[in-house]
Amino acid sequence: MIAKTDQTARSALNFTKMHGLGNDFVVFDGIRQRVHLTPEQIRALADRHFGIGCDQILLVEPPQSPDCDFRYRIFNADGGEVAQCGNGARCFAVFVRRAGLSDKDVIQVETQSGQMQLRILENGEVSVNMGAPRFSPEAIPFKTQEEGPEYLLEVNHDTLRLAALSMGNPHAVLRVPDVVTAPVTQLGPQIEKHPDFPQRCNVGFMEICDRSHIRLRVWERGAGETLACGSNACAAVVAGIRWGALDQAVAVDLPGGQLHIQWAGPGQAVMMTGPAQVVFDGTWPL
Ligand SMILES: N[C@@H](CCC[C@H](N)C(=O)O)C(=O)O
Repeated sequence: MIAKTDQTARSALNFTKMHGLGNDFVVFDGIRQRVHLTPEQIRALADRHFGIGCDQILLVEPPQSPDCDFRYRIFNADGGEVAQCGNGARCFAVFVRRAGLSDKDVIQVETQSGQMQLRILENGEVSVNMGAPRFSPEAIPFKTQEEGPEYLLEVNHDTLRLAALSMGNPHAVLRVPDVVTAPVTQLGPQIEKHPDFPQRCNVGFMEICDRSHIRLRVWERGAGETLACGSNACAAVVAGIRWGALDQAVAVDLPGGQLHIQWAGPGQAVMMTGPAQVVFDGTWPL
């Protein structure tokens, strides 16, 4: 007789694979099923050869605040929980509507870094109020004596000029002459882990084409180079506006497609608009 395995005793989680401009996610409904993943399980699930493969894992949970519809949790492929993900926010809105968890066009969510509003548009795209950028070195966090629109950072005996700011998560933005040849995979990890960014950072390499159009590649904290990063697109546009090089509405071309970003200036929220796609539904055995 073949010994009975313990398959029946095992549990499994339903998920949806999604992407926002090729920045890809595994999304779990943590309302209808209990989802508790260890950092090891997250790394296994995000692995592109032995797992499902993704840049981030998104988790829908009940809100803690009565003002919100959901709690929006985000985990990088390296297993770490983080406070913000712009492309993920658009996928989150489409996920909760498709799963029948909400019938609203405007969804209020809470994250580790505050509340966000997600608006599903008639054309199926999602517009996200990403909140106001923060520039104080403590908020980013970034080690510097004085706050400024630009900083000098020593990397490998070179001095780099960059912007540092928080979009709820930490970002560095460098201006480059050509995004295609920019040293994203060489400098990205060094800036991500630079000791002046004590919580590490996401690193954007921005080519300014004209006052309303940039090209951007991003080395993401905890995920490596991705095809798009919504929060870094916001950070790049804010940095470019502060440098006097960009207007208030900017089209951002990323390797995975285009985002539209608007920012009216200090104290104002950054608005990000773009698509969100479902790829497939599946079950992950635990
Ligand atoms: N892809 C995201 C950002 C995800 C989190 C980021 N890697 C971090 O560690 O802060 C986006 O679209 O914003």
